[in-house]
This record gives sequence, C-alpha cells and structure tokens, in this order.
Amino acid sequence: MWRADRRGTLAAAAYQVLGACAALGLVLASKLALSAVLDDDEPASALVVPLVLLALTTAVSGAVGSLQGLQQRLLGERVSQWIWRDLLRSAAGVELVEYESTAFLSRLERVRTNAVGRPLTVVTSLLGLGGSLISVLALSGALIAIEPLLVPLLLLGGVPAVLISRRASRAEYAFSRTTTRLGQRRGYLKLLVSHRQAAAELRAFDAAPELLRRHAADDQEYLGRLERHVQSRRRLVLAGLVGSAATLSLALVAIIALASSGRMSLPEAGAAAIAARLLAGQLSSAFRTGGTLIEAAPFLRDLEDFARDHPPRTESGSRRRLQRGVEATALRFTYPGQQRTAVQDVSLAVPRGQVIALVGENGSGKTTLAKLLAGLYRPESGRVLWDGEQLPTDDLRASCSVLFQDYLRYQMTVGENVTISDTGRELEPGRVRRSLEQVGIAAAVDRLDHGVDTVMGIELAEGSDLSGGQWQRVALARALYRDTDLVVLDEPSAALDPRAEHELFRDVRGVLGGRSAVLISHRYSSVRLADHIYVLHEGRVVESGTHEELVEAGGRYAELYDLQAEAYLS
Ligand SMILES: Nc1ncnc2c1ncn2[C@@H]1O[C@H](COP(=O)(O)OP(=O)(O)OP(=O)(O)O)[C@@H](O)[C@H]1O
Repeated sequence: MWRADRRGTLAAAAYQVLGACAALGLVLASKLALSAVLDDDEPASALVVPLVLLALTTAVSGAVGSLQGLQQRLLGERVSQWIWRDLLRSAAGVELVEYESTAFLSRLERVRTNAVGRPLTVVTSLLGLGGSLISVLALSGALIAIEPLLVPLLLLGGVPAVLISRRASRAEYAFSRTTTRLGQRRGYLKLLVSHRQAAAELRAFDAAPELLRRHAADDQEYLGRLERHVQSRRRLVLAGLVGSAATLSLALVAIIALASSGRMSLPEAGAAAIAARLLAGQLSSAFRTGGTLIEAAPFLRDLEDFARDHPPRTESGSRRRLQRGVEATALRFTYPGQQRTAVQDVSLAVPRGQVIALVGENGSGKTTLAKLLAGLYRPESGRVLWDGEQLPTDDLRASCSVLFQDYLRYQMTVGENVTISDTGRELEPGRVRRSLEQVGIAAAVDRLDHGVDTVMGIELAEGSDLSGGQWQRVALARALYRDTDLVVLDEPSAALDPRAEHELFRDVRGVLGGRSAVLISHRYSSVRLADHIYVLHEGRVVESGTHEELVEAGGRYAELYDLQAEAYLS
C-alpha cells in the first residue's frame, strides 16, 4: 500500500486518527453530559457544551466514515493497478511451454481471480485495522483513567477471535484451491456461451442448451461446496460472537458492581459503559479485519510466489542476421504432463534464402517442430544452430517471425495489426504498405473508411470487420513485416481463395525477399514449390527430399500427394 501510493496511505491514516479522536470525544462528551444531568447544583446551561460536543463528535464520526470509504476506494484502485502491473509483467514473461501445463494454468487462474478482489479487501482491512487499533488505544486510555481492570478483561475476550480467524483463513484457502478447476470450467462455459466468436457455431449446432446444462451442473456443484464451506465458517463466526458478547457482558456487570459499591461515580460508570461498548466494538472490528488479513495472507503469498517464480523479462533477445542457414539436430520435445513425445530425433536444415516445407498428417508434430525452430519451446534434447552457433532462446526468438495457424485478430487498426510484430523498431509506413501489397490485401484496405487507420473488429470500438481470408492475409502481412531472416508460416493459405493462394505462391520467393522460410501446409500444390520437403510421422522425419524425389520414391509423401491430386482430377 505504502509503495503503491504514499500520499494516499498517509491521508487514509489521518482519517483513522480523526475517527479515533471522534470516538474519544464521544466518551468525554458523554461523561460531561451525564455529570451535568446528575448534578443538581449545575444550571441547565451547563449541558450546552457537552451536548454540542456530543453532536460534533457524532457528526465527525459519520463524516469520517464516508470520507474513509472514498479514500479507500482510491487507494484500493492504486494498489490493484500496482499488483496487476506486476502480475501481467510476470505472465507476459512466462515461457510459452508453461501455458501448455494444466498446473500452471490453474495457478495463473487462481492468482488472477484473487488479484481482482483481494487488493481492495486488503486495503480496506489494513486501514480498518489501523483505525481500530488507534481507537482501541484512545479508548483504553480513557477506560484506564476510569477503571484499569476493565481493559485487560476486554482484551482477553479477543484471544479466541484470533484463533478462530486462523482456522477460518486455512479453511478459506483450502476452499479456493479445491474449487479452482471448477471455477475455471464455469468461467470457460460462461465465456463460450456469451462470446462473439462462439455465437455462430453454437447457434448452427444448437449447442447452447447442452452448454447451459453443463454450466448449471457446475454451478450446482459449486453452490453445494460453498454451502458446506459457509456452514463451517458460520459456526466459527457464531463462536466468535458468543465470545465477544460474553466479554462485553462481563465488563458491563463489573461496571455495575463497581458503581453500586461506590468505587465509581455514576457519570464515570456511564462513561465507562459507553467506552467499554465502543472498545468492545473496536476490538471486535480489529479482530474481524485482522482475521480478513490473516485470511488474505495465503492468497497474497500466492501472488508473491507467482511473481518470484516468474520474474518479469527485463531484456528481449537480440536479432541476428542469417548468413548460412539454420540447422536442427536430434530435436526432442514432450508437452508437459504428456506421455507421448511430440517431436523426436528430428534433424533438418534451412539454408539461407531457401524454403523448406514440413508436411505430414494431423498431429505428426509439424507445429511443435516449428515452435522449436523459432525458439518458442526449448528442446528436451538436441540443438538448433543459427549459422552453426547455438543462440540463447531469446535471441533465436528475436530472429524469427511466425505466422501461427491460430493467429490473433487484434482489435486495433489495420496498421497496428501489422506493426505489432515489430514494435521494437521504428515504424515504417512504406514497409506496412509493402507487406499489405505482398499479400494482396492493400486494395481492400484502401476501400475501408479510414484505410490502414480503420479499427478492425467491433468489440472495442465501432470498427469494421474482415472476412476470415482477409484476416489471414493481414496476419500474413504481420509476419512479413517483422524484419527477420527466418519466417515460419504455419498454414498460411488455409483460408485464402485459390486466386490469392496462387498469387502468394506464384512468387513466394519474391514475397519472402530472400528470407529463409519454413512452410507448413496440407496443400501439396504449394508444398511442391519448396526447395526441400520433410515428411513427419508420429513426431519423426520419415522422408525428405525435393517434390520430384519424394514422388519418385513412392513413399508416404507420394501417397498423400496422389490422394490430393486424385481428388482434383477425378
Ligand atoms: N498443448 C499441447 N499439449 C499436449 N499435447 C499437445 C499439445 N499440442 C500438441 N500436442 C500433441 O503433440 C502432437 C503434435 O502436435 P502438432 O500440433 O505439432 O501437430 P501438427 O502436425 O502440427 O498437426 P496439424 O496438422 O493438425 O496442425 C500431437 O500428438 C498433439 O496431440
């Protein structure tokens, strides 16, 4: 809190002190008022000062409460922004492979969910605790002046509350951990049923009722677990309530006994009763907020651990030019938590300026291999050599450009959709234009209301939207805009019409401008243009050569090629 907003924290602390002074003023004013009422010798006018003081302290208490609320909101927002900034930096720096692990995704979800609400809770509790402690000190002082014995009595009453809070905290954390998966599934289903991208398919298949049924079942399960959890927490709250009521009753009985034995005057007894009541209230609020803080501690530790385990990336890799080529030797990779190896013992070469193609049936390991070549995954064993040198993964990543099969559609302008691939370099409008022309989308972009400055997508602004094929061309332009010597194109023409595909591949080397490329495609008409083709099967390279060589060999490639060619000829 202090690190997020010093001035705000000080202002909030000042309100707490003011609140405590108001509580103390209330006790003093009550004592003065009672003395004036009970003393027959005092004229009625003697009541004026205590009553004004009483009204003033009551009004100040109320105003301070409202102002505190506003200050807490502001401070909560600052703390929340501070936490989110760190969390997002950490998440952005995490290695891609972590995002393939269920354990990591669950952890991220838990941390993200808690980052939404906990900061405000913690700020409110911390301030509440601070305020309560100051009030406890002030009221204890007032009560000590009247009858010192009452203070330890009230304080002792709080011990069970602390123990109860610790148990509650453990129960809360355990509940959160055991329901994370369920929460993820509910969140996913909510998004699926209400997301624009899913809307068409869900309607076409009339799948929404089934998804709603699953969501309702998950809701039901969550509610059941929550009810059991609340039930056990309710018992703890009741135990705390009984403890504090018993302590306050004891204190009040003691005050009555002291007043009847004459050890305390009536005004003192009245003031002590008010002070005891206020002190008990402040103590119970201190224990409650303290409990909330104890409860929040494991979640905050989770956030802290996440940030520690995933420090933000401070440096990005440095881009290398390619002189001779890239070579992979004996690459092997298994996805986290999987038994089957996705890529094994793969060796290949991408000489400078050449296009090599990866082909194979679905699931044969092409995309995984491409991610290894681009430095997005680290191989379990084997090496990727850049001009014969094993680069740090960050450098390898910085030196490659990738068009993914499931590329992103950024809700930004067309220009930004292209330049996002190379934000580290100075923006060159000429280069943006060239990339759009290379993929044959420049004319369509010119026809948009604001040309390259038209916002794409309609979710964040009144923008325009593109067709699937047009989006793919923009994504391809993005991959080409990045000024690297190696480009990986994973299914670059899957959504292109035949003319667009033909134009792209007719002069693919011209489009690449002398860069090396790894092309993944199921379209053999495009693949045959590659300088060298690697055929993958169950994660291994089973054949390689030029198109002619592979057709000649009559193996797996020839079989797949013939199947596709036949479909066109028959
Ligand atoms: N995130 C993942 N977690 C676990 N296994 C995965 C993951 N992604 C892919 N796999 C597995 O790794 C193997 C290779 O997948 P990969 O995506 O590389 O195949 P591909 O050849 O690109 O397939 P396609 O032609 O369908 O795109 C498959 O058996 C697949 O089930």
